[in-house]
Amino acid sequence: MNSQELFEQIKIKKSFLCVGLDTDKNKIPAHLLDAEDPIYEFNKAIVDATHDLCVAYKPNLAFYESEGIEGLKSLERTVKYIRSNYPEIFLIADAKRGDIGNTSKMYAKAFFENMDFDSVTVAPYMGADSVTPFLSYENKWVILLALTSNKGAFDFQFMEENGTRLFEKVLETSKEWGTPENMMYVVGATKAESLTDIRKIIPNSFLLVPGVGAQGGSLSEVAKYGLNDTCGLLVNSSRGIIYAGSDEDFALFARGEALKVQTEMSSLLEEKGIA
Ligand SMILES: O=C(O)c1cc(=O)[nH]c(=O)n1[C@@H]1O[C@H](COP(=O)(O)O)[C@@H](O)[C@H]1O
Repeated sequence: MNSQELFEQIKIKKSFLCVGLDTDKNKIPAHLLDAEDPIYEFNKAIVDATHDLCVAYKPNLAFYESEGIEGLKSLERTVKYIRSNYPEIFLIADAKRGDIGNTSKMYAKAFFENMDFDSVTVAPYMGADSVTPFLSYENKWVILLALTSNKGAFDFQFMEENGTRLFEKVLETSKEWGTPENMMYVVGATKAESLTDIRKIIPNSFLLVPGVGAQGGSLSEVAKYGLNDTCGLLVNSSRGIIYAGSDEDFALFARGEALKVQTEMSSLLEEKGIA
């Protein structure tokens, strides 16, 4: 999916919501545990209940890898289900990968060929040759960690050299590796005050913004400082949506939470004259 198609979906659905499928077997409703593949059944119900309210889904690989081979099979089933039933959805593999070029090439194969994701999150610590192997795929995206939502962001990401903070250096350097058509960036919703400075460096790039909902980030603050003329944001919420309910009607509760976020997004887009 290219940025124009993604923007079309945002306008059609009046939403820039990404639902995180961080599916933890210890948190899913008990009645699902008897199913052959509880994680897949949970994901399928969440997707069926929210697909018209969001433009993207973001399974975090940790929740699938922690279940071993069976977890990866659940992930594969989930991706196949979304691809065949909701082909307009943008799929993010939240894997935070990055290694020497020869290895990153295999990570790219795993997520772009084996499992047909649109994008994969990548950590920039190992530099250009750990990222560029992902950029050789047509219509596939790197989503590079830049300013993260966690408290640990303050350990390194704000370190300054000649007035430039490290996260700014990552943006300035990495934007030369690709284009706004194949590189997005992660900016945490809890760092919304930095979005003005970030937009000065990457005005046209899409940002994946986690940290709304369970982490307490503000959607309105993110929109105020981060929206651009083609929206430019995919705001993620995982736990706040998928675990809104805990009984047989969990999917209904998830839909309710997703609708709340989408309704706010619709008015933010309208206020900005975008959709
Ligand atoms: O790469 C990410 O998606 C990510 C980056 C970041 O800075 N902060 C962050 O929370 N995430 C992920 O976004 C999701 C947030 O989950 P919730 O806090 O439940 O909405 C998790 O899968 C995190 O791993």
